[in-house]
Amino acid sequence: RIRDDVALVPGPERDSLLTGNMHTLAASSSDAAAMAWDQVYGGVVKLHGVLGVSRHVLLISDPAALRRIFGSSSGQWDLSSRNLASFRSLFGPGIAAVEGADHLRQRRVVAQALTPVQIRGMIDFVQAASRNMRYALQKACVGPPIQLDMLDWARRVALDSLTMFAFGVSLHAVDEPEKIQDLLHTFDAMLEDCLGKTTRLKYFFRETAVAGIHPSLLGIALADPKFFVSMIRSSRRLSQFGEWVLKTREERGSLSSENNLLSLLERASKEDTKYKLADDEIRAQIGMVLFAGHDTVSTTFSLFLNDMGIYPDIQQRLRSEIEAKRVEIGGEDAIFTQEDYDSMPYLNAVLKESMRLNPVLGQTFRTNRVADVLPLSEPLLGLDGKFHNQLSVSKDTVVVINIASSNRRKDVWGDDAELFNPERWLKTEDKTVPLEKTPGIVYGSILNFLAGNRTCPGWRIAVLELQTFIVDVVEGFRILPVPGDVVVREFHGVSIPKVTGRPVRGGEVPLMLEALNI
Ligand code: HEM
Repeated sequence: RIRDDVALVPGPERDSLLTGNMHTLAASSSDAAAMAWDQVYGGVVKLHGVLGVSRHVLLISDPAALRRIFGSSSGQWDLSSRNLASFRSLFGPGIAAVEGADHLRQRRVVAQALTPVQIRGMIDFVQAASRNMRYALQKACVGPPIQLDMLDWARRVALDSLTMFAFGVSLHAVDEPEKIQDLLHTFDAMLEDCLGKTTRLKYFFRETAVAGIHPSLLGIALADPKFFVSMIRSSRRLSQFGEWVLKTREERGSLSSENNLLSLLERASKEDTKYKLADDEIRAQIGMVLFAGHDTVSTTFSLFLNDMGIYPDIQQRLRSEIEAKRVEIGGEDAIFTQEDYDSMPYLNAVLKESMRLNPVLGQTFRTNRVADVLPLSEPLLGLDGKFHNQLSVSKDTVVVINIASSNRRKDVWGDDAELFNPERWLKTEDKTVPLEKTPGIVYGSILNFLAGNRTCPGWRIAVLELQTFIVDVVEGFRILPVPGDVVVREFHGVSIPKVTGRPVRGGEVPLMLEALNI
């Protein structure tokens, strides 16, 4: 019999017989429950799982354990087969819905289409969308500061940017918002009705349904009809969007020379190598990339702007850096290059700091396909009264990667880990962000893009989009908070920003904007 140490790990009492601690985890705002348990129990916490789905769940921010999970041979720790199956029913057999050799093959093709060289060819699309947002905002901001929902603006610019660099089609979401409402409602339905925050009973039915424990589809439909209907409608709407993209491109013809993600995938797949995608796999990437690359960017961007409203001095210092850069590169009509964005230390410091404290995905799940031993970065005092330097875990252990707490660990970030302090990224000596202590990640030691076999393949283009949108808005507008509005992240698989006490479907980030005379 394989040793299993999970029962020895300390953690909270269960909150409910049906949902253990899992509903509390999903229902708390801004990952508060996960961070509070991490504070009390440390980097590995034993939670009680949903009845019938998993007895225990480990909540982990410990860097050594995470390094092991992310560094294990491909697929040993991965999304559960059930999770993959529900992605498959929503999106088709795209990258986030497959595992093992299929996943490796798809990742290789997708990664080849998103290298720094390929991204260089996509910057024009990103900047065109961003410029358009800036003009439209200038028209909206005549006179004294006016209140705008910057999540809505962020969603529209991110949609225009993504559909152009990924598929070569334009939605005109900034100019004609009414035309994309139903697409935005599809995202809202997927996040609000199918994932994360809901009532305890519905959460129980949903989780047991996804885990395949439920006796019948009729049972789910009766227990949570909204979940059921939204899943079917969303999947249909995403596949319609895919059809529209393919038809629009076909009508335009001459795609071979285009430099967008979809054309690059198609080209790579025509070459007869073992790393090619079948037609249905290419088709499935459309809905998947649309979902993975849209709300993630817009939420991150709108929460960044919210931070600028909270910290006016930081906002002004960032604006001064942008203005100085503009003078350096030739003034009003000059266009920033990727090197220009990358060579602005304060822009990148503030962006990383805002992302560190506002991860759009604060937690994600993993399950192991074979038994494993997780090393720990500090000894854990087990319920057996002994110290443990590692934990043996049997096959099918469920783990929550505690991204929010990983981004705030004092042993990694220092005693001021909870504070918004962009200066930490500017230090050259006595670095507060020692890479060797973190779980091996792509962007400045923060875990927002995750690590390991499912590291976000879009992270480079996401950073470029964020840099571009930020420069345009912070240079052109003064950003002020709306008095009394406190924005939090509600967990729906990914975060939806909402104002405390005002649960608007789809979320909102209200801010005051004033156009600057430049
Ligand atoms: C700030 C923006 C973004 C953040 C924070 C982000 C974060 C993440 C994270 C954490 C994952 C792993 C999820 C998991 O397996 O549990 C992921 C996966 C993924 N992301 Fe992103 N992402 C962002 C933008 C983008 C963009 C712009 C694209 C598309 C160009 C993209 C495409 C993908 C895809 C296709 C996957 C699935 C990868 C796989 O399963 O192997 N993401 N992203």
